[in-house]
Parts: sequence; C-alpha cells; structure tokens
Amino acid sequence: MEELKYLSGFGSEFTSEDPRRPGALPVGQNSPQRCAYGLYAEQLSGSAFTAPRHDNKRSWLYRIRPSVVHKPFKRSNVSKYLTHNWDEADPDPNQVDFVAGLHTVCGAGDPRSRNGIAIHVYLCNATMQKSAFYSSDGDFLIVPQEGVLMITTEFGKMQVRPNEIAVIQLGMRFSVAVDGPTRGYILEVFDGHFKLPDLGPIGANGLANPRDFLTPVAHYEDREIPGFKIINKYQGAIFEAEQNHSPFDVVAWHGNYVPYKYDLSNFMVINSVSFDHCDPSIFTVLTCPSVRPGVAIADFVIFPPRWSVQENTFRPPYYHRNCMSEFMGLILGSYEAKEGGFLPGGASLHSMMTPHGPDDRCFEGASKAALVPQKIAVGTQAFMFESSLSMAITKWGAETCQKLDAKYYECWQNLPKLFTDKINI
Ligand SMILES: O=C(O)Cc1cc(O)ccc1O
Ligand SMILES: [Fe+2]
Repeated sequence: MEELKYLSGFGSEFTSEDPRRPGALPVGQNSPQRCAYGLYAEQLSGSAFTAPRHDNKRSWLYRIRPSVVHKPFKRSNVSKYLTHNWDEADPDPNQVDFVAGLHTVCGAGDPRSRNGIAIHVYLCNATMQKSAFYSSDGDFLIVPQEGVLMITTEFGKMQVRPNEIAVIQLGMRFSVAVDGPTRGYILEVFDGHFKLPDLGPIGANGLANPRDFLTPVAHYEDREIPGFKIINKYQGAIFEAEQNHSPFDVVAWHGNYVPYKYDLSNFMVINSVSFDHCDPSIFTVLTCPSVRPGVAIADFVIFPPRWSVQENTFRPPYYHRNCMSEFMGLILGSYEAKEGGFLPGGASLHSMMTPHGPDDRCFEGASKAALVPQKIAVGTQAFMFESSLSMAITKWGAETCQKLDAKYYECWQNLPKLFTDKINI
C-alpha cells in the first residue's frame, strides 16, 4: 500500500498544497480575483460564521471545479437501512447484544434541530465505484473493526486500520476503497463537532495528545468521470446527484475544518494507582459537548491495554445504573467485564438507567484475585459511545439483523447471594 503523508495536530490551522502545483494556495488572502492555475476558491464552513473564535471551523479549498457543478439530487435507495425513524420498533429497556451487520442500530434526536446522534454499523467488501458520500446531518466518527479503509477525501487520502479511528465532519465528501471484508462502527453526531476533553488537574498532557491526530495532505485528481454519483445523507434520507468529474479535485487548501485520524495505541492512559475504580471518563478520546457544562452529546471512550495496580479494590467495572446511555463495541480481543459474552464486531446497549455490570464469572474471579500489579486488556480494545440522549433501537437493530442475544440477561442471573452475619468475609 502507498505510504501516505499527514499533517499532525488537533484543531490546528493547516495549509496544504499538492506538490504537482506549487503556488496553488493563495498567500495572505482567501479569494484572489483569479486563483492560480485557473482554480476555483470554495469555503467549507463547519460552524456559523459568527461562532466564537475558539469554536470557529472553516476551510478554504482551491479546486478544479466548484462543488456546485452537479445535476439535481434525487432520492436514492442505496442504503435502505440508514434511518432516523426512532419509532419503528417498540421501546425496550432490556440489555441488548448483537453482532454487527450493516446499518443504523440506534440513536436519538433529529438533524433538523441539530441535536442528536445515530449509531451505525458498516459491513462492506467492495470499493465505492464512481461515487462519493457526504452527510448533511452530522460528523462521522468511524471505528474500523476489521479490514483497512483507504479513504479518499476532498482534503487528501487517509488509510485507517482497526485500532485507528477516523473523523469525517459534516459536509466533507469521501469515498472508501477496501481490499477484502471490512466491518466497523460509526457514531454520527448531529450537534457541533468532536473536541479533545478538558484535562483539569491532569495538566497539559495526557489522554489523546493533539499531535497524534493526523490530517491528510492535498492530493488532487483531474478526471472526467461520466455519471459520477454524489451520495448525500440529508435529514436521515439518502439522495444522489450526478456530475461528470471527480470531486477529489482540490489542489490546495487551508483551514481548521478537516478530516483526521488517530491511532488508539497512542492514548496515554491515566488511572488510579492507589485504590478504587475510576469512572471510565478517564478514558475519553474525543467528546462532542452539549450545551450543558460537562454533559456530552456523545463521548468516545476506549478501554486500552494498561497496568492495573489498585489495592483492596474490586478492579473491573462496578455495577451501574447510569443517566447516560452506553453503547459498547469491541475492536479486538475481549472485554474484562464480559470475557465470553461479547465478540469483536458485536455491540451492547445499556440504556438509560438500565442496570448492568460484570458478569458472574468476572465478579467471582475479581472478588478473589490476588491484587498484584497486572497488565490488563493486553491485545484488546473495547470502546464505548456514551450519550446523554436516551436512544431508540431501529427495527433493523431490534429485529431484521436477527442477531439479538435474547439470553444476554442470563450472564447476571447466577450472581449468588453472599450476605452473611459475619462482617469480614
Ligand atoms: O462496562 C461498562 O458498562 C462501561 C463502564 C466501565 C467502567 O470501567 C465503569 C463504568 C462503566 O459503565
Ligand atoms: Fe456502565
């Protein structure tokens, strides 16, 4: 596979120019009367013009044709299981467990009011031909679980493998090439954009460090392609429009509204080194904040390989009822709270206030384990999309996929009553 170059940084002001056209990027201004090489200037706005400076996101693209050169959009049936109809299936507070197929699994809210999320799973074994996709509804956080994605964007190319993630923000057009079976998860947020979490007393460094986020460098193709399709997700429905050229014709660009990728093995893990179990918010990679301080529309949280050293502590996750919804997936290996019951590519949803926690085997083992320093989660990567929204499951997620584990609840039913009249057990 080709060796790609990237720009490093999170939220930075980048500049990039395809080396085949030096001087394509205007100096000192965005809109020259005539751009170099006969290029068109186009601004892609990721925030309201008037958003405060720290939240203001936009990029300027210098391209062979402006994006407006296309025929009208028509409804498309390319992905009939992408939906925002959260009323298709009856509400169900039970713990659910399923193996991924493709399509929208669950979500809440509405892109029309720019508030909500959708969680999709994807499964593909073919490269997108003569087509590019963009969402007008939200930013896509893509979590590959199997297979490498070669993603061509208007900003350049990214190669994203399992244990890496990619973020493609609202409106950015991209096309995916694959080389074999490919599967993964997508968190789409209708509000705002992902940020690095504040670090508070942790200090200036740690968790996901900004310089490990990689953005593609400008790379253009100058291709006439009759019948090229621009596929658009708009208010939960799919549309397509035809044009006769590649949309990946950006010769140079600058700005702070960009696609990026991140290798999860670069995450610097913070944890308790004395006693007790920290809340999993210490493992937040990215967060999409709501307007309520400290409350996320969605957090992307991982459970990376790490040392476990806490003394006099039940070390695995605690039993829990949460005012947030917890959707979990598994990229590699197994998850400590459910070693047998959760497979890579599978998912679980613990809805708002639905109890959950370690299965009986995990409880028994960890209650008796010798608390020596131990490297845990080696060769594994579980993750969580945690949301302040109460999510509905789609009909596909609940029924059509036929992967629902009706026996999931059994993993807790053999938890014994241990109550005695002895204070020390
Ligand atoms: O497995 C879960 O449910 C996620 C989770 C992990 C953890 O370490 C503490 C709380 C929690 O909800
Ligand atoms: Fe939980």
